[in-house]
Amino acid sequence: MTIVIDGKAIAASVIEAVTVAATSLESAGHRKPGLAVVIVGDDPASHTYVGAKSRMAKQCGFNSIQHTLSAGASQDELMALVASLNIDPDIDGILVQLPLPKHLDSEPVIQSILPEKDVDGLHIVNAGKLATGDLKTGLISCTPAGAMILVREIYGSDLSGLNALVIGRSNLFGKPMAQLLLNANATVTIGHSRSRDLPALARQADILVAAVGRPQMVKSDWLKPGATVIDVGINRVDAPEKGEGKFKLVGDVSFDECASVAKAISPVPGGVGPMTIAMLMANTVIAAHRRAGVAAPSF
Ligand SMILES: NC(=O)C1=CN([C@@H]2O[C@H](COP(=O)(O)OP(=O)(O)OC[C@H]3O[C@@H](n4cnc5c(N)ncnc54)[C@H](OP(=O)(O)O)[C@@H]3O)[C@@H](O)[C@H]2O)C=CC1
Ligand SMILES: Nc1nc(=O)c2c([nH]1)NC[C@@H]1CN(c3ccc(C(=O)N[C@@H](CCC(=O)O)C(=O)O)cc3)C=[N+]21
Repeated sequence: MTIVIDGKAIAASVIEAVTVAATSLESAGHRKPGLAVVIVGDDPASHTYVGAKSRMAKQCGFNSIQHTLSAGASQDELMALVASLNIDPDIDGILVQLPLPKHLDSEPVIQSILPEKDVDGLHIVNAGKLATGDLKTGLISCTPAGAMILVREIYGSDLSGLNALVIGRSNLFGKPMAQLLLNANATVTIGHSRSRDLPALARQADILVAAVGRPQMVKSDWLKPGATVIDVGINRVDAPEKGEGKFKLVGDVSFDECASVAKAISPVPGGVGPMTIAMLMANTVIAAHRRAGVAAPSF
């Protein structure tokens, strides 16, 4: 029987632990963890995610603040907002929703966030700590951290002897995911658009992680029988069967055909997505503990 990894349930248990940690911090006389989410422009999908993040932050007992800048906001305006959040004593975590509108450069914005408030784990200090094997004092990018918890459900925390393929090499996901797998002793390959024969690389993989942004790209004949498949892709595709103009979410993996070959597979929706939001809350409560000088929980 194939295991369908229930990201929603696992995320709920992370959220429960985060809520307990936030409550105990507050009852020890510290203020609530504070999360600021910054969004620029009016992309509907981004607003949906940001809304979900703000709601979840409130549910965890955080002080949750959303800053919405207009689509025409300037680089200086955005940098000034981040600078004010950096010195705001009520804010432990800052997340700038990506992608930004085309006229804005995300890199200087991300690098201007204080590393200890960078709950997305994208600052070079946090990326560098992960790359050098320090998983304890920095903040780790939410989606790979969440995907790793799903892998742990299947294999535990030691991946010695297992081959892993990560398809995608972004700073937001592919690179940090590869670092986490490597740190857990997997033998890691990173595939991307210039890789020669991805299906052949995939057939070697005990753990296959797909983060490309191409609907249902990974087919069942790519899989090593018994592999664990983590589908990170979030693709909106038309779903005329649901009515005119309707869409549905699919991953980067052809779920139905792969489910019959894999040992375990994470679905979309209900897999990695809910874990991303849960790990954002986890990073925020960790950052709040560190700022308060209290030993931080781990997840
Ligand atoms: N569930 C969640 O919480 C999250 C989901 N996502 C989803 O994950 C996916 C990837 O996100 P992200 O990493 O930000 O995306 P990017 O667009 O930054 O990166 C995509 C990667 O896929 C590679 N790629 C593109 N086309 C191919 C191809 N035909 N064959 C092999 N590799 C290819 C690119 O290669 P190259 O570098 O050569 O261009 C690149 O490395 C998206 O669907 C996104 O929506 C992202 C973040 C969070
Ligand atoms: N700075 C930054 N950090 C991010 O982490 C970040 C970002 N920008 N920009 C966009 C991507 C995408 N992302 C998702 C988060 C949750 C779901 C999620 O909860 N998905 C649900 C479905 C939600 C729905 O139905 O629309 C699921 O997969 O079950 C998906 C995608 C975070 N991202």
